[in-house]
Amino acid sequence: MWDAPGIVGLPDDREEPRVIEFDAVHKEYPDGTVAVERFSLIVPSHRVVALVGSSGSGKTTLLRMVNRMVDPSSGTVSIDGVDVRSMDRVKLRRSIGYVLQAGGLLPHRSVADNVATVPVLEGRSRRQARADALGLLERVGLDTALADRYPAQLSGGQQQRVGVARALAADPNILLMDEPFGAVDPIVRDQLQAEMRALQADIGKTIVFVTHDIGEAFALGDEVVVLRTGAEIAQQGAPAEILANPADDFVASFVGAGTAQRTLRIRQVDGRDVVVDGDGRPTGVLER
Ligand SMILES: Nc1ncnc2c1ncn2[C@@H]1O[C@H](COP(=O)(O)OP(=O)(O)OP(=O)(O)O)[C@@H](O)[C@H]1O
Repeated sequence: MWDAPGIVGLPDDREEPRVIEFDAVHKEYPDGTVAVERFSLIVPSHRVVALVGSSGSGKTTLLRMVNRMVDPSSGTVSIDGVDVRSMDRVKLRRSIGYVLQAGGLLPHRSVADNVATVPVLEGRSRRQARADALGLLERVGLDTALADRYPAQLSGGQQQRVGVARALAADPNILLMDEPFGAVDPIVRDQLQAEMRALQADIGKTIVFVTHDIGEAFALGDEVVVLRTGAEIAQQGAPAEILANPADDFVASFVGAGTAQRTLRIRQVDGRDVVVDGDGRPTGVLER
């Protein structure tokens, strides 16, 4: 839906590709901190790109440039070739899903209302928005009996699911996810990652996923971008490429954070190939 020339939201056409392009973006905050130095990247349509790097490497700054919560000091971010700075900020934000670590939920609104907020702002009737919200809650694995609770009455994992449902409510083509599973325990985190993969196989959004956990980046990213300070790209590629061929010592040490789990060997036990980790602990059996 294109409005006045120059000030536009994203066209409302689900078939459109959704390519995000960062072109030589640079961000210096008013206090002089240079968070991002001349960063360029193309995020292909319908793919998950995971930005991974240690704290302060500029991941959140990059993500927020896409929905204009942060404007670059120089360079451009564009969606399907249109500079986001020519788009209306509010419309742009409503047309892009955003999931945050703490869920980013409104504490004084029920779960259903949290999910339905943007569709109602966009003109959907309350009744329809609530019905859609219940459908979305089911889709992200939540019991709809929780719909009338408040966020504080949910577990961390449940809150994250609501956050994902809320981000999907306006049916955006682009999802920005900032450490969405960072605050939950490792078991729930694995579950959420598996569910996210299944959901993405179905919905095929263009997703930029920020994490400091290389395991999570490998689990979810079609492509992984390893960042150093200043959002300098240390390596970019498919998870298997990065695992097999770390570009340098920095990437190798990042990837090797869980070396014992990553360096697997095969040991013959009773005629079967048992896979053992770097410490010799069995982790599975190889199927032939
Ligand atoms: N509003 C701000 N004003 C000044 N400096 C900022 C601001 N926001 C972020 N920074 C700085 O910019 C750098 C990059 O921050 P950013 O939040 O993008 O990194 P990050 O990789 O997402 O970190 P984390 O994983 O800790 O969230 C950091 O040095 C940070 O302190």
